[in-house]
Amino acid sequence: MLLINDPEGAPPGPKVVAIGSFDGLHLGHQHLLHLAQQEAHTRHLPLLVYTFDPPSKVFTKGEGFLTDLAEKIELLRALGVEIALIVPFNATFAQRSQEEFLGDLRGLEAQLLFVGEDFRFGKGRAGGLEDLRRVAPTQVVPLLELEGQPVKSSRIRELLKEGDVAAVHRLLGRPYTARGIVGEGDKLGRTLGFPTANIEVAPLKLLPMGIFAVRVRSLHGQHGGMAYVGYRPVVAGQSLRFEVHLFEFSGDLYGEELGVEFVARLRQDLPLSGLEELKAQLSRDAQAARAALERSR
Ligand SMILES: Cc1cc2nc3c(=O)[nH]c(=O)nc-3n(C[C@H](O)[C@H](O)[C@H](O)COP(=O)(O)O)c2cc1C
Ligand SMILES: Nc1ncnc2c1ncn2[C@@H]1O[C@H](COP(=O)(O)OP(=O)(O)O)[C@@H](O)[C@H]1O
Repeated sequence: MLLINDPEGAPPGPKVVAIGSFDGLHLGHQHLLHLAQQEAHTRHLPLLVYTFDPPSKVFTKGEGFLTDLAEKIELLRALGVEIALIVPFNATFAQRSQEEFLGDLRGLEAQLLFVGEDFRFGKGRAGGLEDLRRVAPTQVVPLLELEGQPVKSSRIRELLKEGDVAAVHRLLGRPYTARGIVGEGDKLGRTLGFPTANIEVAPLKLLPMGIFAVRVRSLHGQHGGMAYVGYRPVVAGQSLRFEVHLFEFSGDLYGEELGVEFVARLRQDLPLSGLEELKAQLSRDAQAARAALERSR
């Protein structure tokens, strides 16, 4: 896959172009890219995906995001996209007129465009389908439906708030993941018999709330484990924490990158009475997490 951040970097020649933020690269996005890919094959043209980082709504509305840049690149590559144009969505880009954006598409020699139903573009979201059609024939892919509802990034965001990682898995077609570097906590976990690596994710990365069975990728390999995402009411914590305890592991993880896959939700956060109760609860969580990991094999 050729990765570029400026339309000028694209190789010359006609192309099929799919446009969107594609946050999450969920089943709906995958469906759209599939259709675009089929058409590109039929026409013997390369497929270029024109997308933004961060997703436009993250920049304009301060919303959290589902997939970070590295995840998005990996997923686009796995989907077999030939050219990924990922432009930085910043104040300058947000101010660009629709004509400038249409100029990009002409420069890319787009022969056929693919967009989702609700796609808008240019300063103030002024541009719409009728404008795109001035550049090239445009296929509008209706939102894919699953379980009677459209598959949308906004629905996935809601489900994450509820910690419903099983439903999120169904909409993404894969488990939800998050990655980050291990930082220091209060050094309390080890005294309870459950050391927990505190993972620092990008500030706007969305995390599911609650307690989960997880699979973790580290420099040492793959581990089963259990994760906590919450404010730690038991110690009157102030900030959101994302912590994982790895089973069958002991060693130093500080400064390492961990990739976490959310397998199953175990329970909601509890205002436990104190550290003794927390310790007993962590033992029960470990049992439940091991059982969930076993079931999901
Ligand atoms: C599986 C798991 C479940 C947890 N459940 C709760 C909980 O219900 N309530 C809570 O306040 N903290 C909970 N925690 C967070 C602990 O309070 C935290 O791990 C402990 O304070 C140690 O923090 P440290 O890593 O800063 O040393 C949980 C942690 C894990 C790993
Ligand atoms: N099985 C394990 N799971 C998670 N972290 C572990 C494990 N064994 C050792 N560690 C180390 O212990 C640290 C967590 O211990 P903890 O007492 O909770 O300290 P902190 O409050 O700094 O997170 C991790 O960052 C990691 O370096």
